[in-house]
Amino acid sequence: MQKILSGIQVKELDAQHLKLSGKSSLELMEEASKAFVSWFLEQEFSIESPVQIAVGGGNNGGDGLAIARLLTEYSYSVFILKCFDSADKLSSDALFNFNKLPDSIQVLEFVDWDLPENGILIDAFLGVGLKGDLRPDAIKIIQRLNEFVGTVISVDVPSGLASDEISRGDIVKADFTISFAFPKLSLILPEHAEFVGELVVLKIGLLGEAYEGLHSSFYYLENHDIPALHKTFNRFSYKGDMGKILLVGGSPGKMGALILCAKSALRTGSGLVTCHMEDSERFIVQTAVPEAMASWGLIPNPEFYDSVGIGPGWGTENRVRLLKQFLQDFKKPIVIDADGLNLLARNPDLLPLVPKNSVLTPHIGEFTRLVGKATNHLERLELAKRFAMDNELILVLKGANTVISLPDGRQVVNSSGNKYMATGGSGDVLTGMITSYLGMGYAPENAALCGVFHHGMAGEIASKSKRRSLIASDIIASIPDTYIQLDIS
Ligand SMILES: NC(=O)C1=CN([C@@H]2O[C@H](COP(=O)(O)OP(=O)(O)OC[C@H]3O[C@@H](n4cnc5c(N)ncnc54)[C@H](O)[C@@H]3O)[C@@H](O)[C@H]2O)[C@H](O)CC1
Ligand SMILES: [K+]
Repeated sequence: MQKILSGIQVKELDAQHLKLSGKSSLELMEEASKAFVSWFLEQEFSIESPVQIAVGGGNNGGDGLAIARLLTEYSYSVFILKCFDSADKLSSDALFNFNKLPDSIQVLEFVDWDLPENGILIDAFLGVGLKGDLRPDAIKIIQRLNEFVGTVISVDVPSGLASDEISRGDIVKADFTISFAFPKLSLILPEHAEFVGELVVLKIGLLGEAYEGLHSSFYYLENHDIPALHKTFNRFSYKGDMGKILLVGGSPGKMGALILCAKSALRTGSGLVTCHMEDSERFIVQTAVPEAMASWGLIPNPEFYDSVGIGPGWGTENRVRLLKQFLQDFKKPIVIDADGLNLLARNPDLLPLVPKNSVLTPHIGEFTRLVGKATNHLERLELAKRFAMDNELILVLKGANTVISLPDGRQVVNSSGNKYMATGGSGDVLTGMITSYLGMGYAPENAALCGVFHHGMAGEIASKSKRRSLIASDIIASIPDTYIQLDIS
């Protein structure tokens, strides 16, 4: 998996890459700019819309100048907003691209820019080279850029955003942020969502070896990482091989959570799914999910099952004894979600009973109750890391970029998913998927990574035809497509 480095490490990374590849930093800038332009062309922005590029004095500006040249080759009408004092103040790579600008491109002093009503603004003013607080002239430029009402696309990071910490000052509000190689940590923090807009991370041909020796405990989970995480099954596999799983949840009026969980586990590939619920509700489950079995009354001997998922829609009324009994009887890793997490939060003495490497899947509210308050998401991620390491558990902190904290201290940022998935039942679907992979014999870490990635990818696929109409059942219906698209048997 791709390491997520800090902005400061980018310079070392480039230097290592250049040494290993013999390439020049200019070539790297050209590759970054070409990657940006091919993304830009895929968006099919109208040729009629004027493209203005705010260009700063560093290599972020250099990217902008190279992008300007490349876009004119695709007959876009481009002009430069000069956000630097004079050409002799440009970084050497930026100066090179400044001199290479075709004459057809007009360079406008920023002060002479009369804000057009529409079109596209490419923000190549400041990148990861931002140091300290913004200078006053830069604040004015950013404030002016934020008056623009057309489409704003930031190169690498929205100008004014620090690459690895919470920023409060003036920051460009982008519709898209096109970042290179990996998402700088500040791009995945909810506090910055209004500035980052839709995050796109582009590969720019940086050699993997260039990352050697550059420490980070953050990793980025992308589609090319997934096939290697999956188990393969041969033609002699029978339904038992695909795991016998038990899902404990549901309560009068909240049976949907258990049903979504069961359907999701079946679609993920489980062979034998048993739902455990109050006997009064068993008809609902048996009707809704004929492929699943139902059990009620005493919890069946958990040792009979390969994995257990507990909590969706369970409620918390007189469940503590049941949960405690359960944690004492079942020694294999389990998945605990929703009310299972709320019960743990209220009864911390149960936490040590949770089998090692179990997977907990809180959203931020459940996390706060279980682990504690944080003043911001960076702090929350630190708490999550400590919690996972101290309790030897896998903590899936759900959000726009779900982060999986592992017992060894690594934290994995998921790249799949989108805003449409924030809908009731989406979490129940994830619980079913992770429990299913655990039941198939996946290592708990791989069960969590595959569950989170496929869940997000299924949501993306379903969103193409649903957008804000997306409901949790659509995510389940798209699970098969994730296997096809990733070519997982
Ligand atoms: N490996 C990669 O990811 C590549 C990234 N590229 C691009 O390079 C920039 C980083 O370029 P750098 O020259 O280091 O700095 P910036 O252009 O981001 O900023 C320097 C620029 O900003 C001014 N500045 C700095 N601090 C402040 C401040 N507090 N207030 C006002 N102005 C400030 C400074 O004066 C300079 O003018 C990265 O983001 C990518 O876009 C490479 O092109 C390819 C490889
Ligand atoms: K920028």
